[in-house]
Amino acid sequence: MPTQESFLPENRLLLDAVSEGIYGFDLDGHAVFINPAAERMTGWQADELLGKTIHNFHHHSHADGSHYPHEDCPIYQTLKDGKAREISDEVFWRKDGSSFPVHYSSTPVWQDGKLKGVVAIFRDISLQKQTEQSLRQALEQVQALSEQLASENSLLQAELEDKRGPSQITGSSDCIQNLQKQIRLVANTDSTVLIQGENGTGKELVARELHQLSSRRDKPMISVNCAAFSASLLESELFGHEKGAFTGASNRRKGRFELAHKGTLFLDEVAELSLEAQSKLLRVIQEQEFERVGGSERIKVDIRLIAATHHDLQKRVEQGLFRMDLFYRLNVFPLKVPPLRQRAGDIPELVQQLLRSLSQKLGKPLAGVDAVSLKRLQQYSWPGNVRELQNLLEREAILTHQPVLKMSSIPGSQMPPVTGQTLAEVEASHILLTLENCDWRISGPGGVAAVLGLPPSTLRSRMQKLGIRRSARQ
Ligand SMILES: Nc1ncnc2c1ncn2[C@@H]1O[C@H](COP(=O)(O)OP(=O)(O)OP(=O)(O)O)[C@@H](O)[C@H]1O
Repeated sequence: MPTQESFLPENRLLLDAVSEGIYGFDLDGHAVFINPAAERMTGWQADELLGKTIHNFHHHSHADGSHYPHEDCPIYQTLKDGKAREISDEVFWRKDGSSFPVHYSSTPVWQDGKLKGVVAIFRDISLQKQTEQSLRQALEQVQALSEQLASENSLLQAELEDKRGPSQITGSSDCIQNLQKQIRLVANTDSTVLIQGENGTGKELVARELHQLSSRRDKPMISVNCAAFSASLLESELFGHEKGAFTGASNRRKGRFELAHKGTLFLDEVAELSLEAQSKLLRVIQEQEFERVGGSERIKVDIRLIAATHHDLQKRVEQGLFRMDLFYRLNVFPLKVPPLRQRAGDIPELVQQLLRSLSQKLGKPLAGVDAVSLKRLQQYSWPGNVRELQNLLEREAILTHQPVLKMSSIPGSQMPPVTGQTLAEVEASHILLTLENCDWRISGPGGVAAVLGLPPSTLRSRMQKLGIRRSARQ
């Protein structure tokens, strides 16, 4: 039997002092030395093991209790091929039958170019494993909580938005009344609605009204702006993703389809969907089922779909930019929101309603706009529709110190001519604009009559005929 001394480090003291367990093996796999730390860790004394195949004492079984033949043991493999190994997912067994997780290395010992044996150095990593385990558990708890919080947050926000009270669609023009009638007809069905209209006409307002009047009003309406996400992000936004589905997906996340379960899903700017996203959406609408990105579980949802766009979707179909089958799926009940220029009669009512909100928002009294401004507001073509009106009023309201706004920045003069006006209306607005520009000076050099190339008396009689009068405040 080779002795310890055959390949024992010269400094025996060192071997005894280290806290790692150390076993030496000869070429037959028999123990040739065992240090005190190894004895302490395993409970096996050196004289019980020396000269024996000690695998059968401290390494006979895997952690699950299944047999671990010594030929499979990395220490024995090092004895065969002379290659060093490092292992940290096994256990060593104590004399009392218990086991502990271990990290060990098996290092070949060479002498004069010949393999003489192997040294195995090991340490008990129970504490490290326990710490890892509790860290993993804590992390899982944090992840579950953060996922739950994210879902609840989305729901709460959606609910908060839904509590904005009764209809805010202001206007008594025929086209708005007709729109309201159609909304009431379709709201309480589960039919998909496609809302079309220019930017700022109130499409989102219509979607909210549909949801509020439906039996789903107690569930959330979840909105997605399809233009706000790249094609790949949109997919995970709509359908959610599993943990690890892509780089950065550190948690499982529910998509908007799942969040809208039992409620309404509002797809704003739907024309902006990529063709790929359109195919996926079509499949979900057909099957009412989908999978999260990176997942295989089929998720069934019950949602009412409302889509909106400022594009002519039919035209986008003809241009090959929008799938025809999806168009028909969405266009079950089409609603058209009219542009503001087609309902100038609603402007006084809208101004009052918008000023009421602004007054609250800015904390100052805002009673209305003066008559001339109102007239000019009604003559403007409003390419940005109600949103533009809202912004213009807000700007004026911030600048003013009076409760009645005298609109200084109506962009009327720079705008293209308003369509659908009579000749008399165009004439009136042109005279009015010139009067404003000339500070209502009718005659004399630089006066309105001179600018318009009319005798002052003719101008006065035109103004009378057209009902143009300077209001008391001017
Ligand atoms: N009829 C209306 N009565 C009162 N406010 C309105 C009306 N229409 C629109 N608004 C207001 O105008 C703003 C723009 O409306 P909304 O966002 O619904 O328009 P949109 O058509 O969805 O716009 P976009 O196409 O840009 O998404 C909102 O603040 C909305 O409250």
